[in-house]
Order: sequence, then C-alpha cells, then structure tokens
Amino acid sequence: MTGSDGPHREPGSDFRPAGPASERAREEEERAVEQALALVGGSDRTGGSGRSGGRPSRSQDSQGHQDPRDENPNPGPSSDPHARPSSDPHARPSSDPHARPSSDPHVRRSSDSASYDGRDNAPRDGRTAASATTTAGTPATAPAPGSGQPPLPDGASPDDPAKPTTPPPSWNRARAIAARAGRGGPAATIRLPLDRALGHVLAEALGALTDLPSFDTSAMDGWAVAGPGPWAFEAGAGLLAGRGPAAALPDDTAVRIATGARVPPDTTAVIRSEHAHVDETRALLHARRSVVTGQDIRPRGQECRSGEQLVPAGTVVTPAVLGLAAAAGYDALPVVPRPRVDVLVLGDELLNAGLPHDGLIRDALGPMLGPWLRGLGAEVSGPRRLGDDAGALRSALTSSDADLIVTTGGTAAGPVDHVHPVLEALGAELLVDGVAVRPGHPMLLARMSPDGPYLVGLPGNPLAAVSGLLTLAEPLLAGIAGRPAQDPYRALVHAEVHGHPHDTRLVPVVHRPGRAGGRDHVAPLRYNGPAMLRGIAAADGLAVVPPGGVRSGTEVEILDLPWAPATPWTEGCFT
Ligand SMILES: Nc1nc2c(c(=O)[nH]1)N[C@H]1C(S)=C(S)[C@@H](COP(=O)(O)OP(=O)(O)OC[C@H]3O[C@@H](n4cnc5c(N)ncnc54)[C@H](O)[C@@H]3O)O[C@H]1N2
Ligand code: MOO
Repeated sequence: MTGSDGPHREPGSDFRPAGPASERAREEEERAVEQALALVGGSDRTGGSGRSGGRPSRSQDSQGHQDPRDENPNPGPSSDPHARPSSDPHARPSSDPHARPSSDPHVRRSSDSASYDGRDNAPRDGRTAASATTTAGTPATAPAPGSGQPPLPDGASPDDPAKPTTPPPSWNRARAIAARAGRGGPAATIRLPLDRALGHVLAEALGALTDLPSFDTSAMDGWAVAGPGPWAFEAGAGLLAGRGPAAALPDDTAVRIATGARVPPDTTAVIRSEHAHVDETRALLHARRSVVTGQDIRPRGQECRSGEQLVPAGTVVTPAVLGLAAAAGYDALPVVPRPRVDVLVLGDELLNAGLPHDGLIRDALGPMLGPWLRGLGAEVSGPRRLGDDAGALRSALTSSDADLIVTTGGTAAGPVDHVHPVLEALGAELLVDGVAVRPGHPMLLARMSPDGPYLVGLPGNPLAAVSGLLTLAEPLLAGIAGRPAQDPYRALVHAEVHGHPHDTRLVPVVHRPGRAGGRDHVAPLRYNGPAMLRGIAAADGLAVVPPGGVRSGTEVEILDLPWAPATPWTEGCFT
C-alpha cells in the first residue's frame, strides 16, 4: 500500500454523487443524526465531521463464497429478524425485510407491554412494539407471525399504504450517528504518568517545557574548535555528555568532545574524529577537509523553543509521542480517559474451551472482542458469558458502570433473542436499530438512559459481529476517546466484488503490491460468509462495497483493520 502508484487515500470521499441532490441527502442525513441524538440528550461537541459484475451463485459454495443476496432475499414478513409483532391489530406486513410500520420515530413508547417479563425464555413473539424505537429509521413493528395478512408493497406502511416505511440507515449514516453520539459527552481529562499513557488520546496540545536541545550540543564524537586552525589542544582533556558547562574555548584551540556534550562557548565548529588529523608530537590538530562554521553543532532550540506546540490535542499517544514528551520535559500527560467497555456474550450454545460437541460451539467472539476493543483504545472488562438468560442480561445492563456495553448475539427475533425486549423493558433509547449493511444488518446502538452507558448490540454471527464492531463501536469509541474515527480511503480492487441489491457489503480484503509494473491493489478474500472468520483472519482491510458491487479494475473504499499490513499466510484465501 505504499508507493506513488498505490491506493491513494481520499479521506473525505464517499459514494455520494456531487451536486444539489447529494447536498440534500447530506442535509437529510444530518437532520436524522440530530434527531437521533436529541433523543438521548447528545450534542456534537466538535461541530461534526464526516465524512458488478457477473452473476453470483445463489448460495455459499464449497469455497466459502457467499452470495450477498442470500442474506436478504426479501424474505417476507416472518423471516425478518427485525420483525416485531405489532400492537396494532390492523397492522399488515411489509415485503421489505427492513420495513417497520410507521410510527413517529421520535415518540418513545411506553414499556408496559408483556414483551419482557424478566424471566428466561420470555416469549419473543409475545412482545409488542412498545419499545425504545427511534430515529435512525427502523421503528419496529411487523405483523404478528401467522397473521395471514398479505404483505404490503415496498414503501407502504401498514397504517397507511401510501405512506412510505422508513428503511434502516445506510452504513455511512449509521457510522455518522455513532460517531456523533460518542462526541456528545463532556470531555474529561486525567493526567497519567508516561508509562501508563500509551494508547490514550491527548486532551490538550503538548507544548514543549524546554528548548530542544536545551543547550548547544555536539552532534559527533570529535573536536570542538575555535578559529580557522590548525588548533592547539591539551592532551588528555575532553568534554563528555552529561557534564556541566565548559569554559569558553580560546581562539586557535581545540578540545576533544563526545556526542551529546555541551559545546563550549566560542566554539566555531565540531570536527568529526575521522575528519581530523592529530599531530601528537606538536599537540596540533589539523582538519582533513574544509570546516564550515557551525558544522556538527546542534544549536539550542533547533527542534523547538520552550512553549512551542509539539503535537495537537487529539493525538494518540504512540511510543514516539511518549519519547517526544519525555524529551520535552513531561513526566505525565493530560489525556482523555479510556472508554470503559463491558463485553457480554449471549448464547446457551457457547463453549469456553474444547471442541464443539452435541450442537454446542466455541465462543469465537469473547476471545476476539476484548483485544479488538483494546486496540480501539478501550479499557475492557469481561467477556461475561450470560447464556440466553434475559434476567441475567437485564441485571448486567442495569449494574454496568461502563461507558459502553457490547453484547453479542440475541439481536434478532428468535425465541431466545432477548436484546430488544430487555432494552424495551429498561426504557433504553434506540439510536440505530438495524443498518443497511451485510453482514451484520441486525446490529443496533442504544443508550440505556440519557446519562447512562451506550449499548452496541452485535449480531451473533462472527463476521456480522465484526461488521457491527467497525460500523458502530469504532466510531462511537473514537468519539468518546476524543480521536478521529477512521475514514475509509479508496483502493484499486483486482477482482469483481458482488454487491447486495440495496445494502452496503463489507468484504475482507488484503493489500497486494503491484508486480511487473502493475499497481498496488486490494484483493477480496473468500470465506467471507457472516458466520466465518477465516477470511477476516487473513485480511488487512474491509472493502466497503456499495449496492450493486464493484468491477475489477475500479476503486473501492477500504477500512483498515488494526493489524494492517497484510499477514504472510493469506494465500489460501484468495478468490
Ligand atoms: N428468520 C431470519 N433469521 C435470521 C436472519 C433473518 O434475516 N431472518 N438473519 C440472520 C442474521 S444475518 C444474523 S446476523 C443473525 C443475528 O442473530 P442474533 O444476533 O440474534 O444472533 P444469534 O441468533 O444469537 O446467533 C447467530 C449465530 O451466531 C452464532 N453465535 C452467536 N454467538 C456466537 C459467539 N460468541 N461465537 C460464535 N458463534 C456465535 C450462533 O450460534 C448462531 O449460529 O440472525 C440470523 N437469523
Ligand atoms: O448477515 Mo447477518 O447480517 O449479520 O450475518
């Protein structure tokens, strides 16, 4: 991904067409974001920023290729994981799997329904629409399963067939909502000693506490000389680093000097040892080449003057920043506290160790999410494995003092999918309830209360969970931690990547150097089905594939994975 021919980053770019229509779309998106945040009392601290191919097979083949259409084949009312029973007896289904009957998304509905009774296995189907339904476009109701009512045409609502239903937010809009929600809170500052500051974000600009260098210093081992030479010197005398000030150097004299030693006043230049000829018998030093005034002297303040800004607020404290801060006189740094994240893993079918057996499978998300979230700058507790126990989920949510709770699984409408009913019962506000992205469309973002933690509900399918992590958790955490969210950039893609008919697809890719005059590019990886991690484990990025797909030889947006660049063992995964 390096080199002038390589994929170039265009931080502000997206797929919106230019012109007034895109301007309108942007304004609408902004409005929707504002509405979402108004519900939880969030505001934008910083003012906001943002920024086909051949016919695919209909199902996943033996190589792990996934037909994007399989994940949303317009399944009809009962197969929509978002489908919620309606409290409206006249409610009729929509044929859009995302369609939720209209209701004012700004109305926070009461939670006095029988949707959640705090017991395990609370009947999902008995849930009404009383809920934390909100803005981002996915108010939730669907026909009661088995109601036998015919689906409405796309765009029609059950209450008013002429009234369009609200689709789930686009991938870009969902990310914007999450980012702005994260930026909505007050920015706290703590001072941390250097050895604990790594990975935090600077809450304030770092100003130098001293000139750097703080004194004129020798850049080389050699001789400090005064005047044009040759120079007399005193055998055995010399200046070392770490010593106090030396006496001024008289004209036509030289003194041995070590790299880093203070240069004596009146020094003209430093001559490197290898460029000097020492006449021991006459105690005279000669230069082997011409001497330029000031050579190999680092003057005081060359790198910075005291008070000068070294790095701005918002900079992530890297090892290099730690080194710079130490050099500039800091013992501790003003940083934004790491966002605290609780990870709750849901699912009775999950094993913590050993081989899958008897229908049980290994928990793939618990081991993955902690390190990934830490990589995003969070302080992570857990994972806590709660099984499919609505009561346990409820008490974990109410007792958390984290900034963000991440749950895995249980986001859909299966019999033991407790996330929505528990959020409803607790009166949480849904900022995002489903996103037009594959995999991961049932992902959600909620706020437990106006001052309470956020909750990101990741779908249980492992790659869908990764999608939710990068779509909602990453921008939210970046906002809370005071760092910029990752901007996708564009890269050439060497293969056709099928798109979903109307949703964004996130596809694992790996960066490849251009060979034989070819350009650097990304190659999509197979084993990219929602339940698979094999592709993402070999990837260094995710291609953001717009509806309709991308053709080979064109550019696609890329989100880097934290461990980019590529791992060497990618080969088996190429499409
Ligand atoms: N009728 C429909 N059913 C489903 C649809 C749909 O459109 N209609 N969408 C599917 C999609 S897509 C997803 S994603 C899931 C989301 O469901 P949940 O978030 O409720 O996830 P679960 O049902 O709990 O689990 C789904 C799947 O993932 C496995 N899983 C869960 N947790 C883990 C873990 N920690 N490690 C490894 N694997 C995990 C779980 O066993 C299931 O196989 O809904 C679909 N259903
Ligand atoms: O495709 Mo599902 O959306 O997340 O696995």
